Amino acid sequence: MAKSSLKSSSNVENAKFRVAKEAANLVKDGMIVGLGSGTTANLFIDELGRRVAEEELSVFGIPTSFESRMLAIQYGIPLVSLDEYGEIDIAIDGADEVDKKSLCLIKGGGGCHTLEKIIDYCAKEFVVMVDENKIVDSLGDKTPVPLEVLPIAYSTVLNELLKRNAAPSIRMADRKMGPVITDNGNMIIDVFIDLKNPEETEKELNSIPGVVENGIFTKVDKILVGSPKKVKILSK
Ligand SMILES: O=C[C@H](O)[C@H](O)[C@H](O)COP(=O)(O)O
Repeated sequence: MAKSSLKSSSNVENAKFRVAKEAANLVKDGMIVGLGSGTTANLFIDELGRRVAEEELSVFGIPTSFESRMLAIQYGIPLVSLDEYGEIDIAIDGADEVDKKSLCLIKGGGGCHTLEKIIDYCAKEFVVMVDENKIVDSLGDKTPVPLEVLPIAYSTVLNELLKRNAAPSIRMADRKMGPVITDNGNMIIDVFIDLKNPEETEKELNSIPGVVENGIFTKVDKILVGSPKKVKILSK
């Protein structure tokens, strides 16, 4: 790896670490906390676990993926389910892209967006952590929107997307033959689609039969943007 890319990847790691630490400090004693998924959320769960162990912080977590559940167990964060606690105090999660103006997001780079949206949207406060490289001028130009799709419907969903002038592709697995299968047993279709009106497209994509959930997130309360030296807060 060239020297400059080594430096920039360590800057990104520093920014993620800083933002995850700041997010963990938003959690107060007694809170029910939605635990996001992804590499930034993993750092947050790690830091929250440290606070639980060292500061005797008393919280209950609700994980958004198999991975966040495993990490929370490893770090000693007690877990509860949505059945027991339908009201979450705060949900803290990462994102793949953040639109500078609307603060809408694309999530689901790790295929976890369905459970994330259920949990993030029902929290009293939904906080997102990103490093500054994820802030974009035009949402969805570089990152496709992931759709979680029932396996039986993948071909009809592909056809519906093509009718909408979108560019869909099935997400294929790296170390397994065939498609990526989500924690819920479904497939992922990644689609480049016009995102001039993210709220409308979020609803429109979910109206296609067989689509379980899409990775456009339009209801966000606060975004913590990390750079190696500081954290900036964006809110509507
Ligand atoms: O499915 C994955 C999630 O939506 C992640 O929150 C998102 O992909 C960001 O992950 P990372 O913090 O690893 O960039």
